[in-house]
Amino acid sequence: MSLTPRDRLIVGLDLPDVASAEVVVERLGEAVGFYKVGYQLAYAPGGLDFARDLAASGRQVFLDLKLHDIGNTVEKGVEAAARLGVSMLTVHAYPQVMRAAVRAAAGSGLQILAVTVLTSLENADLAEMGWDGGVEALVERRVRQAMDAGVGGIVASAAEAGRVRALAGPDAAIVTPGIRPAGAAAGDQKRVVAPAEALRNGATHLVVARPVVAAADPLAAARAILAEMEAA
Ligand SMILES: O=c1ccn([C@@H]2O[C@H](COP(=O)(O)O)[C@@H](O)[C@H]2O)c(=O)[nH]1
Repeated sequence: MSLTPRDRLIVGLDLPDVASAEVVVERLGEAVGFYKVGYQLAYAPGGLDFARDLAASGRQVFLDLKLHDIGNTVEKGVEAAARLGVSMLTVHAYPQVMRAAVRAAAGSGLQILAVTVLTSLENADLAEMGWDGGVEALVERRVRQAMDAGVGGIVASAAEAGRVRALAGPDAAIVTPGIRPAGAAAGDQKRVVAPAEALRNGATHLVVARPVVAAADPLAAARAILAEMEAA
């Protein structure tokens, strides 16, 4: 089944509280059907209840908690997340973590995504962390390990999407944050790609938070991104 731009655009609800998130979801209406809930909203009072209710309302929800812990804790966390009815959950792309998450999600319908190299990092940041091989090599290594672990999708910059597809095979979701329409501020993102180029590179889903939720008119901002995706 081919996905429409609406299916592929994931708006990140990086907002301080549930009331603000409800306003944005209301304003975006039918234009957007897929939302990401990350640290800021998930850890706000009622944040996970909001994620569960959003999923129950028929929207798709990507819970971006980037789990990284001992296997038992990851398994229990994934089982609890699956009970919220969300569609996607992130873990860091460490083999033991990914295997535990995949085990726990089996049969639940929850798709586990492996975060390879954060889009806020570039080669110099990785060197500071002790990895001198550069972003591309680390993304490739982690994609291979992610596929061995059996995850359903990969999180990477759309700049690497072509290489990710070649390594991950035809079925993996390639979920790409760091999306910036022309003229939008990069902020702390370092590996940014425009919406149309991200799709051309092979991304299956585009994650966009600040360019939509911090816009004066979030609906107009989302529509402009969807139009660019349509034209890709
Ligand atoms: O590598 C990653 C993984 C996750 N993110 C998350 O995506 C959004 C992007 O927000 P913008 O405002 O569009 O920059 C944010 O919630 C991150 O936690 C990422 O950026 N990079």
